[in-house]
Amino acid sequence: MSSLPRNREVLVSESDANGARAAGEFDLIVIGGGSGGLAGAFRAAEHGARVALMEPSALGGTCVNVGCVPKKAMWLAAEVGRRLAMAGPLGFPVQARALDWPTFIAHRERYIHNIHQSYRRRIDAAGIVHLPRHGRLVERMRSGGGVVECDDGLRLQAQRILIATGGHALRPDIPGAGLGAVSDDFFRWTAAPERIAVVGGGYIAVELAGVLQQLGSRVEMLVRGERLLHGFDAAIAEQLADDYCQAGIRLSLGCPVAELQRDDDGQLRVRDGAGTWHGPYDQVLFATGRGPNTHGLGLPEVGVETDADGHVRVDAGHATSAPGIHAVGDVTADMALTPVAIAAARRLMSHVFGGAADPALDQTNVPTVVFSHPPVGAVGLTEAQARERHGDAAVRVYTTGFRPMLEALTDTPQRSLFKLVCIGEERRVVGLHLLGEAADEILQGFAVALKKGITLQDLHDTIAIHPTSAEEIVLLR
Ligand SMILES: Cc1cc2nc3c(=O)[nH]c(=O)nc-3n(C[C@H](O)[C@H](O)[C@H](O)COP(=O)(O)OP(=O)(O)OC[C@H]3O[C@@H](n4cnc5c(N)ncnc54)[C@H](O)[C@@H]3O)c2cc1C
Ligand SMILES: NC(=O)c1ccc[n+]([C@@H]2O[C@H](COP(=O)([O-])OP(=O)(O)OC[C@H]3O[C@@H](n4cnc5c(N)ncnc54)[C@H](O)[C@@H]3O)[C@@H](O)[C@H]2O)c1
Repeated sequence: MSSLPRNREVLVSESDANGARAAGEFDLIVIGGGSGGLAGAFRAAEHGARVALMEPSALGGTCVNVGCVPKKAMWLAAEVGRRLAMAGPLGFPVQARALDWPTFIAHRERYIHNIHQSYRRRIDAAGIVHLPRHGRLVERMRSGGGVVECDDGLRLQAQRILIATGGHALRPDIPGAGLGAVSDDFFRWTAAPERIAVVGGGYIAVELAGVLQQLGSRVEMLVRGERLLHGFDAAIAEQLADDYCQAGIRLSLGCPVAELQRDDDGQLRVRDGAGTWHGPYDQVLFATGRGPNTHGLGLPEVGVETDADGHVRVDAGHATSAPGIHAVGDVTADMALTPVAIAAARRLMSHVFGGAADPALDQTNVPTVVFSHPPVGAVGLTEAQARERHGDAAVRVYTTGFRPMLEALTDTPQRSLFKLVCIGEERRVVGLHLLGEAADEILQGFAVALKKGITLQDLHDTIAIHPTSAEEIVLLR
């Protein structure tokens, strides 16, 4: 793309990488080549749309480069380490050693490189024009859509624009916050810090604290609230907190951070809201939420409204307040999950360019997994949500706690906790909450069943697969 003309108020020159598309308007401009943007671009191109995609950084966005993919790779490494430690007691003549990060990182980065290459091939095959540039909305067109300007002055126009610029990590507004790291930095580390404080109690804090602890760091979690994983079932979060403490993580709940300082010897300390100093640490990692990437996008100029948190406001069909301008993914207030961004983008593009009837995405009963050690899986209502929505009398809860076979064989204390939430006389399943070995893989199939409205009797009518952890769900009573 280096042959693109600079500072021209044109669309794309004949010399662009997909020359067949010549100069002229596009049908769709996608701003952001992450999970949502790429899915939207591919689906629109499948329907014959002429698509331009602006992405100045690595293709795949957060998920592929500094999110799901490298995180899952680290989680898998930590799980292999856990199993190595179990192999000795089982009789294998192996000794668990510390992970050699550079070797592992080479594998992780090769995996990511292959994803980039696959995206490049697919972009070329689909005839999508990829511009490695930042985009900014500069003009709205009366017919819908508008004009997008690249950071080098190049202007493109289309009747449809998809904003898919994702989000970024937020740091608390406290003195010394700049001394701490965020998840993007974590993926650049080449060794485990010896002592680390992880600030936060949500997805990223729980996942990265777990990985680091398994890989040999001494981890302290400084959690502002009174529990981990707000929004997940309380019993599961409590059991996970116990597991983390048992594994050696120091958990400080009800501990808001007020200040960070670096000592003369280079070590970091954290002052909490009550004035107590914690540390010293080699690293402090903030996992304190994410905010949308809307800065400098030109949203006010073209009449795209945002909410109080800065997310692009969209309706159920992902239309913004400006005709022909749409948004999906983390830049909106949708659940910040890759499959949600992808599903929203595909559905929208099938509607806009493929004639599909309804662009609205059903965002109820979205299954989700936290890659903790052991993992947490959840779909549907928590017990508290079910009681609030349906009343105590209607709610029945079925719970089982057990030690998976491998843990029992190796005398490892880690237990599993599975919880089913049902409502009404027919015991319709409205929530499933799993903590334990393989919860991440078990959940998907049960999420389909829950979405289809199954009852407890349907579970009982299904023959169990023995011996597995999953069978515990169909045997719950
Ligand atoms: C550490 C971490 C772990 C995660 N793990 C999981 C997980 O296991 N499972 C899961 O489902 N989700 C996970 N997520 C969330 C998931 O990564 C996001 O929900 C998903 O990436 C959102 O996709 P998106 O397309 O909205 O944005 P992104 O993937 O962030 O893509 C946005 C893209 O837009 C580009 N961009 C920004 N501004 C501009 C501009 N002006 N012009 C052009 N391009 C621009 C950016 O460079 C970026 O590439 C994780 C997130 C993090 C941070
Ligand atoms: N496995 C997955 O699917 C996965 C993994 C990682 C991230 N994600 C997505 O990314 C999103 C962002 O993750 P996250 O962990 O950053 O956000 P989060 O909303 O899950 O958790 C943020 C945490 O930071 C705390 N916090 C916020 N401000 C604070 C402050 N000033 N001081 C101290 N604590 C503060 C909150 O109380 C909360 O515990 C998630 O909501 C999720 O949608 C998904």
